Amino acid sequence: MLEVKDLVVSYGRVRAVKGISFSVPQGSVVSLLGTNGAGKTTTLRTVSGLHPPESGEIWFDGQRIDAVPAHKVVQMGLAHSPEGRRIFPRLTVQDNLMLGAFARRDRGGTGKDLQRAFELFPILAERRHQPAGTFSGGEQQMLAIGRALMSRPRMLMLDEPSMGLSPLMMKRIMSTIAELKSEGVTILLVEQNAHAALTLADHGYVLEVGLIAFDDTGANLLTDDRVRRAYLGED
Ligand SMILES: Nc1ncnc2c1ncn2[C@@H]1O[C@H](COP(=O)(O)OP(=O)(O)OP(=O)(O)O)[C@@H](O)[C@H]1O
Repeated sequence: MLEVKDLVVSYGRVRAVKGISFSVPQGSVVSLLGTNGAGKTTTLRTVSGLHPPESGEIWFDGQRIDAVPAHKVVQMGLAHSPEGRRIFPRLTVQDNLMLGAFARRDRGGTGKDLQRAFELFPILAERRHQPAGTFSGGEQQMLAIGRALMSRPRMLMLDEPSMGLSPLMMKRIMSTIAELKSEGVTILLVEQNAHAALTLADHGYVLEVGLIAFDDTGANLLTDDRVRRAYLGED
């Protein structure tokens, strides 16, 4: 569903992504792992159309999207729940969710999806009229994921969904990801919690300073010595 070929991304003279290739098959969960600064967020932002690539190709569902603006990418069915949540603090929870639906063509389905976001995360329903800025970090994370789902994506990219979450919240987010997968949503997951990310992933790629160092199935990476030492804190 997503195919990235020889992607190079720079910020001025700093080359953050140095020629990576990976693919995300339809209906799968693929995880990108990597230490801080490896280029994970840059990769997601570039795929979303938020940052232009220097070179390389990005294909989504058979169409080349590396020069497509971000709002069109959402319209095509590829949504992004960004790192650091980036909700609108002064707007209500419900208005934040509705903003996620801005690019939809089938406005009629919006009410149904709002209900679905409320079912996935009941706290969003309870506090729908409250300013989103009053939410805790974990609650804002749920709101960011709920908002991305409001565009009714066929593919969802999640950047560090567990950041700052309690273990319980973390479990909830991970089971939501599994639930979305079972509904047929394709998922690209960037996650520091390697254990959770690899348990869910059909396939994982390990990024090191802008390059893919190695990749394998989630199950194989969980028992890979390099991953165990560097990402799971095991000897
Ligand atoms: N706006 C920017 N301007 C300049 N350099 C940037 C910018 N954003 C990121 N970088 C640099 O690009 C590299 C990759 O950063 P990126 O945020 O993609 O990494 P990451 O793997 O997501 O890291 P983390 O896990 O810490 O979020 C880093 O060296 C970072 O300092």
